[in-house]
Amino acid sequence: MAPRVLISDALSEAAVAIFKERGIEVDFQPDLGKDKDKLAEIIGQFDGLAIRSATKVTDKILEKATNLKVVGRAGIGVDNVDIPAATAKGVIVMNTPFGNSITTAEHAIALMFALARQIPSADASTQAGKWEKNKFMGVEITAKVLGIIGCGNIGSIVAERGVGLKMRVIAFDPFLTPERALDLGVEKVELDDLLARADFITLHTPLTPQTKNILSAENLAKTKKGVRVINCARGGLVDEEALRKLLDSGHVAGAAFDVFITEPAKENPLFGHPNVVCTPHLGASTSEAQENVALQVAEQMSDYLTRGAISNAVNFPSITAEEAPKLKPFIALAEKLGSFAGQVIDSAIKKVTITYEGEVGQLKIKALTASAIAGILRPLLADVNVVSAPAVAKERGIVIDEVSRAAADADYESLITLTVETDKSSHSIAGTVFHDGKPRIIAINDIKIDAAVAPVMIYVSNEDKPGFIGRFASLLGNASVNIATFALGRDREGGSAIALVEVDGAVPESVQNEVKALPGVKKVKALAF
Ligand SMILES: NC(=O)c1ccc[n+]([C@@H]2O[C@H](COP(=O)([O-])OP(=O)(O)OC[C@H]3O[C@@H](n4cnc5c(N)ncnc54)[C@H](O)[C@@H]3O)[C@@H](O)[C@H]2O)c1
Ligand SMILES: O=C(O)CC[C@@H](O)C(=O)O
Repeated sequence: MAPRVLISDALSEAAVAIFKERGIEVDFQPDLGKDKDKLAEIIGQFDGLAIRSATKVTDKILEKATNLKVVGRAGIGVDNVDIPAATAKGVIVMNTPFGNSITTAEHAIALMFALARQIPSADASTQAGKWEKNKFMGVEITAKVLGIIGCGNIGSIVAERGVGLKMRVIAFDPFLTPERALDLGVEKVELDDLLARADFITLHTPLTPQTKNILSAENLAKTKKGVRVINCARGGLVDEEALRKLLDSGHVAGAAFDVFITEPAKENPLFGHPNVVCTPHLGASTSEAQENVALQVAEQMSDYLTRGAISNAVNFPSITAEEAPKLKPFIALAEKLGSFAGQVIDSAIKKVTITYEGEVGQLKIKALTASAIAGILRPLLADVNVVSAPAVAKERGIVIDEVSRAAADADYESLITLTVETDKSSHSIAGTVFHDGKPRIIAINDIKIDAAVAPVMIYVSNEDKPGFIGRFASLLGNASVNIATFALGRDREGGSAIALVEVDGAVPESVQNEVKALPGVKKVKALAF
């Protein structure tokens, strides 16, 4: 029987043609994504689901998706798909990482001009017959400072356009290497510097726990008077209530938003302010971008459904059916080691060395390396996948070194060690897979430890001094954070120590700060796997 694909959002017709050409039955219902009950009712009939942003692929939808093998997102952000739930069900989730980048960057630039010259209000006034020539005094953008938060695919294109418009472009992005910044003609700065200097601030990061509310009330208060803010990335990056207050007080001169905390945005704190320009998540809406992403997603989904080939999957590496069972536990290990490193580093990565010792070195280590790199980059980049991770790393000037050698430690049949060098420091983490098939962390920065990887953990490095463990455990206990497992290690008595603790719930930031303030503590990181 031919595979069946449901298109539940407004994709270009080009996708329908590709699916049909490839022998796939297509049901194209462009408005279905807005009706979650109807979607839940029929999803069980389909092998593939092609979407944009209106369809929310929740765990409830996935529960009903008894035949679903692949979700294809015609676009970049997959935040409308419950990836862990899809992965748990073995559903591949693919995106099209570059197809709408130029279009979205152009929308940000369009919004910047709309703000600088108040074009929407001037248009409405003129068409109402008011001819209010003195009301709409604009600002030039030439020689103004454009502050870019997140200088990845889209941010870089905005940067190039900004430079072309004779603006002074500064960027805050912990992942931007000085070399890449130089290439783009951008000054790499810290966030506070950007806030203090920018005349226009434009956001181009994914929405992650680190970027959520990056323009909080506190950070917005650090901006220059007269700043204009543009958000074409994701709702939730900016505190909308706080921004409204600063617009009302006149501190912020304008805001242009394409994305909102709640979408569809039927009401919003920003609405109704004369210096606010809004569009309904139109960043990717050009015929060129929509054609690109629709063609690409249909090709990728067809390849998977008809030939089993996987590309641009955000939750699975490209491997064949024979290799899969042997590789799977080591893929999980490599990804977890990478994720640990990605969560603890806080400056630009220069080099990653992955050493495979023992039996694991005989496997297809490219897939393992890709998983490790994806794990490192995922806390920082929008939906990087195992296929694109090595290329993304290379494009960012990160050197990847793979070493494969015989087992050096007789205790382990297989050992993977990941060493990440940043422009400020070097971190290493080693792990293995035990007979239960589960990943174990066995060393951090050459200090031996033995810890299973759990969904929520807290990592502490400290001086090995009496009293620390008691104080640390009490702080967690007093905050009602239950400790599930507690692993400790040290290099020598009185030297450097580490703790890797599995906890039963999120560790509030206030508690992390209290731990940081304990005597002898060097680093504290809440980790999510
Ligand atoms: N409005 C739209 O229709 C539309 C269209 C396309 C993409 N988007 C959104 O735009 C965003 C960016 O897309 P992209 O393709 O450029 O992604 P990308 O992964 O190429 O770039 C994201 C950049 O953000 C940086 N970053 C991550 N965490 C950061 C932090 N804490 N502080 C500063 N920088 C940080 C990363 O280092 C990276 O360079 C995504 O959220 C995407 O979904 C919106
Ligand atoms: O599909 C759209 O219109 C929006 C896409 C955009 O948010 C993305 O992340 O690619």
